[in-house]
Amino acid sequence: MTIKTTPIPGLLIIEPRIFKDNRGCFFELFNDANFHENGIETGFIQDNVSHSVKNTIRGLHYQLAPYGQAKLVQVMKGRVLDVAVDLRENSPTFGQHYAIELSDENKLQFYIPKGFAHGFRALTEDVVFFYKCNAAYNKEAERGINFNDPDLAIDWKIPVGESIVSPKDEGLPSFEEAEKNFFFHEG
Ligand SMILES: Cc1cn([C@H]2C[C@H](O)[C@@H](COP(=O)(O)OP(=O)(O)O[C@H]3O[C@@H](C)C(=O)[C@@H](O)[C@H]3O)O2)c(=O)[nH]c1=O
Repeated sequence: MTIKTTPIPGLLIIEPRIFKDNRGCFFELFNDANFHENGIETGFIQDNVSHSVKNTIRGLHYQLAPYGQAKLVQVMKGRVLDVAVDLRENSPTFGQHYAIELSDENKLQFYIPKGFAHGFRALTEDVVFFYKCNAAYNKEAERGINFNDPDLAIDWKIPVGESIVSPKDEGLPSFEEAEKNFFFHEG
């Protein structure tokens, strides 16, 4: 696999090595040793899958410390615009976000450490999204930031009215409002 850095420290793009032949292709979805060799924290303990209709936006989600989750995210079917927002208060890129297109064609994986909010938009119908987390889901610790917060200025590449969003996500606070509680975030 190839690891590429992004302008936000800790956010990584993982490109698996694809073996193609006349049957199709093969690639390793996750190989713990390769991550450890590159000094990337893993310890994944939960795998999640979501299916989304086109233009669904899920996010922006995170869990409070000590329940923060590093995530390794990828698309098994379709295409998404995936976004991570830096919530690490001591980070030089605090409040900034990075967006990347993930698809079943480019097979890219996005590594999101603890201390980030995460979300994505389904760019195609019936997106199957798969991700690993290194801490369990904790309902009491789950928090979020409104995907449409003008301060974050995330370009979801769709008029807001055309997105499909859960009532929970519609009601999420702005970055500024959520920031009042960021003190419990690990870097
Ligand atoms: C995330 C999660 C949800 N659930 C339940 C709670 C709820 O009843 C139902 C749907 O949950 P949500 O609406 O929060 O699902 P969803 O909006 O897909 O939440 C996910 O969004 C992406 C962007 C992330 O980064 C993930 O960490 C996670 O927060 O599934 C679990 O049982 N385990 C889990 O790990």
